Amino acid sequence: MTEAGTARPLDRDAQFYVAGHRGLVGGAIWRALEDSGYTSLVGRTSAELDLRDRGAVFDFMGEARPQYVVLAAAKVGGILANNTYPVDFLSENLRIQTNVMDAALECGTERLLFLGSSCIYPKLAPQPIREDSLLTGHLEPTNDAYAIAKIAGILGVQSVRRQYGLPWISAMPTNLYGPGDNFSPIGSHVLPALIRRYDEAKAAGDPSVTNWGSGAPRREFLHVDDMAAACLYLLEHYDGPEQVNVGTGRDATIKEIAQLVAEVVGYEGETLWDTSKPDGTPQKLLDVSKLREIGWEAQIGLRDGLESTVAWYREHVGRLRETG
Ligand SMILES: NC(=O)C1=CN([C@@H]2O[C@H](COP(=O)(O)OP(=O)(O)OC[C@H]3O[C@@H](n4cnc5c(N)ncnc54)[C@H](OP(=O)(O)O)[C@@H]3O)[C@@H](O)[C@H]2O)C=CC1
Ligand SMILES: C[C@H]1O[C@H](OP(=O)(O)OP(=O)(O)OC[C@H]2O[C@@H](n3cnc4c(=O)[nH]c(N)nc43)[C@H](O)[C@@H]2O)[C@@H](O)[C@@H](O)C1=O
Repeated sequence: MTEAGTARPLDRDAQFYVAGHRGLVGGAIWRALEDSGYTSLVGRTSAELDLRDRGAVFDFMGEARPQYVVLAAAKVGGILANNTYPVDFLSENLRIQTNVMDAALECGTERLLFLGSSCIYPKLAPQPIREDSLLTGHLEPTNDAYAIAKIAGILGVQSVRRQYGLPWISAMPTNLYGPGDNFSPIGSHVLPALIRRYDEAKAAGDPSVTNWGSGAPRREFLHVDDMAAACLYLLEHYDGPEQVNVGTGRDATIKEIAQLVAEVVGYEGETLWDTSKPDGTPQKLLDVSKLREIGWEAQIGLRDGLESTVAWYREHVGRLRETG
């Protein structure tokens, strides 16, 4: 692995394509770019441009010719969706990322940020998980297909750097949450699922709620506005082949997280656990010392982030984006 350097400053008026700009992460990155004065943002919904369609991607990119690309479009879901539809998670993600990267290469995109996920690391990686744990052990089976697609994406970025010398980079976020999340009861990640479950139980006066698994696994959560800020920071300051972990450096058990969500929502009933549902990997806590060395640290505490996300959920409950 060659040494990382410092990135060249970005041109705020250059064409900047955010793939997945209506998603949780892409939406937050779009807002952060606007707030930072980027003037030429380009986005397409999946209905307007299906990134699995290679010809359509090449046509679009050939016309837009973005100087910068953030690849935040992907088939995304929680533990159950990943475990139930591995073909979709592998095939769609491989196609989306390969099409976008190949087209970006052809149209001369100077900088591209690829978003992976902390599930790329081995199931039993030493905690906190360092970047160099990649490919040192077996993956967690509930999301191995998705993880392999993401690992291929990291290799895609490294290969472009090696073969063409372009300063493309990869970021590996921990579990994310925030406004614009997917609150589908089946397809979502744990935090939006818990917010919805506890809020509905409170409104209905239910005496108990049932969460998935044992509640023992440990997870780390980062607010998506922090994630967007980190992406921008990396694009503006980091130029290296190794993926960079993005997290808070703090984790908690799912039981503790559920307790916190119940408190924030104001639910006072009992919490039960359905152990027929998968736990997934026992702990996923990222080592974020590399990101700190580059100069960035998370700002939004979990309780504050949850309070604002619950407020957002309640305001948008009638018109949620739900998939899976
Ligand atoms: N959420 C999380 O906890 C984590 C997310 N990540 C990564 O961050 C990235 C973004 O995830 P997140 O924002 O949460 O996911 P979302 O599901 O919120 O958003 C995904 C976006 O991808 C777009 N998309 C999906 N399929 C296609 C397609 N075939 N053609 C065009 N666009 C498509 C969707 O577009 P549209 O809305 O128009 O349909 C959507 O905007 C992903 O790479 C994910 O792996 C990593 C770790 C954790
Ligand atoms: C971001 C990451 O997301 C996925 O991995 P995961 O970290 O296991 O994510 P999760 O948020 O779905 O679950 C976290 C924990 O929480 C428990 N849990 C309780 N109750 C609910 C619940 O109601 N829904 C969900 N989803 N989980 C629940 C659940 O049993 C598990 O122990 C990957 O597939 C992969 O795609 C990936 O990269």
